[in-house]
Parts: sequence; C-alpha cells; structure tokens
Amino acid sequence: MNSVSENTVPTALTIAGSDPSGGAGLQADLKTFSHYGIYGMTAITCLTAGNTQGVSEVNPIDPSFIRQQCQSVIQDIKPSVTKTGMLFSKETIVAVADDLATISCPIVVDPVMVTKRGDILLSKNAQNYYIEHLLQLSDVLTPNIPEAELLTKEQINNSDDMEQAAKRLLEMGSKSVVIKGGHQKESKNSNDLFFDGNEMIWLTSKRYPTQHTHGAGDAFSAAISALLAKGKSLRQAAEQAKQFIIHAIKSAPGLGKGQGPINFSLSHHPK
Ligand SMILES: Nc1ncnc2c1ncn2[C@@H]1O[C@H](COP(=O)(O)OP(=O)(O)OP(=O)(O)O)[C@@H](O)[C@H]1O
Ligand SMILES: Cc1ncc(CO)c(N)n1
Repeated sequence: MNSVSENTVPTALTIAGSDPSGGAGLQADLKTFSHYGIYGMTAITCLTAGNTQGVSEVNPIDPSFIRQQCQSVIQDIKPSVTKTGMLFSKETIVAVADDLATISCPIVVDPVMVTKRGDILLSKNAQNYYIEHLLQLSDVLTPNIPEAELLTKEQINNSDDMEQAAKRLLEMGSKSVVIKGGHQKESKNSNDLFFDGNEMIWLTSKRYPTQHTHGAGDAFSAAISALLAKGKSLRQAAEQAKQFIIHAIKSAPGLGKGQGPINFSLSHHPK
C-alpha cells in the first residue's frame, strides 16, 4: 500500500447519509467544512428521500461498499478529523467501527437516531450497537436529548439530568460529550452541555422562535469537527461551534415548506 502523503490543508471525512434537500446529512457537513476552509470528503452510508418536511424513504448502502469508500479515502488523503452521521443499521455501525479503529485522527460521533419531527433515522434497538462499538472510539459524542436518553436509558427532563447523562456517557466510553439541547421546546433557552471528564461547561443561547433548524444538529457537530481539524482544543471547538450555529439559525434563509435549513453562508462569522 502506498503511504498517505501529508496534507497541505486540513481535511475532514464524514461518514453519513445523503439529504437531497441539502440542509442535513452529508450535505450539511460538507457546507460546514467549506465554511471553515476544510477540505471535505464523504463515505455515503445511505440515501434518504427527505426534505424540510420529513424523511419518506431510506435506501441503505451495502456495509462492505461503505468500507470500500472509507478505504479509498483514507489510503489516499489522510483525514485531519472523521465524523459519523446517519449510519441507519446495526451492520453499518459495526462496519464503520472497524474502519474507525484503524484511523489515527480525532473522531466525532453524532449518534443520529431521531429528528425533532420524530423521523426514525436508526433501525430499532441499534442504539446498543453504538454503545458496544462506537462510544469507546469517539473523542466527542454529540447526541441530542432523545439520543442521550436512548443511550443512557435515563429520561432527561432538566439541566441536572443533562449533567448526569453527560457523566454517564463518559463512563460508557466516550472521551467527551456535547449534549445538544434543541429539543427542550418548553424552555426559553437552547443550552448545550460540554463535558470532557474535567470541565463541564454550559454553551448557552436563547431559544429562537423559529422552525428553521433542519440539520442544525449535523452542522453543529460538523463545525466542532472542522474546528478540531484546524487544531482547536475540544473546549474551544465546542464554544466556537455554538456561536456558528446561533448565527446560522438566526439568519436561516426561510427555504422549504417545513423545517427549513439554516444559513451555511456566514461570510461575516469568525472561522
Ligand atoms: N430554536 C433554537 N434556537 C436556538 N438554538 C437552537 C434552536 N434549536 C436548536 N438549536 C441549537 O442547534 C443545535 C442543534 O441542536 P438540536 O438539539 O436541534 O440537534 P439535532 O436534533 O441533532 O438537530 P437535527 O436533527 O435537526 O439536525 C444546538 O446547538 C441547539 O442548541
Ligand atoms: C441524511 C440525514 N442525516 C441526518 C439527518 C438529521 O438531521 C437527516 N435529516 N438526514
């Protein structure tokens, strides 16, 4: 095998599903990487027929072909960071874990399972495969609240519960966690929680009265990934990604008939 040459620019590989409407999934990841000047690469896990109104169909890619895509990339261009998004099936989680175990770069695992609308993006009971195969490989785990509940098997009703869940997810194997707080619809705030086993930090924001947050979770995790690729610390990456997502939600372009995408063209936002 040829050795992988050193990169001239930071790079990021996303192992994720496709959202044809362009606001979520690998499309959100690539747009976010570009915002930060990161060269983005993809291994596609599934094709969704989805848009701002929901996901109507999922067409999974054969796990052996997902591995082939990963290998094509990593044997050629070294990722500075690797992120996982929608994996959809148990078989894909296991296949992707095998590839991640051989990669020497920070790994961001976004355990995509369920959207705010309730679309199921992971087959039933597959969360246990995340626990067995992916948690211990992740440098940063970025669940939303329902995903953190499914992983810890504990309900989250308030910020104390979020703090307990963060501690539990580290005990379960992840090196650090950012729990995304966007699902607390009754709250005035949309606060996320960062914990690396040492520092526990609330990433605070008011909750904007908007439904245009399609793909916000993907973009937030992608921004953390991009900032890690640029050499930021975990804490800096989480804090700066939070500012990015606040601006991207505030200036959403208002596209689509449902939950519209965020704004990926933040020319004035610091990178
Ligand atoms: N209405 C809102 N106002 C401000 N911030 C928000 C709002 N909704 C979500 N966020 C922020 O967006 C980011 C994504 O959080 P969320 O919990 O929605 O993730 P998610 O469910 O994975 O998203 P998705 O599945 O839509 O990609 C977090 O930083 C969260 O705080
Ligand atoms: C492909 C894909 N990945 C992730 C999400 C969650 O935002 C979505 N809606 N679609």
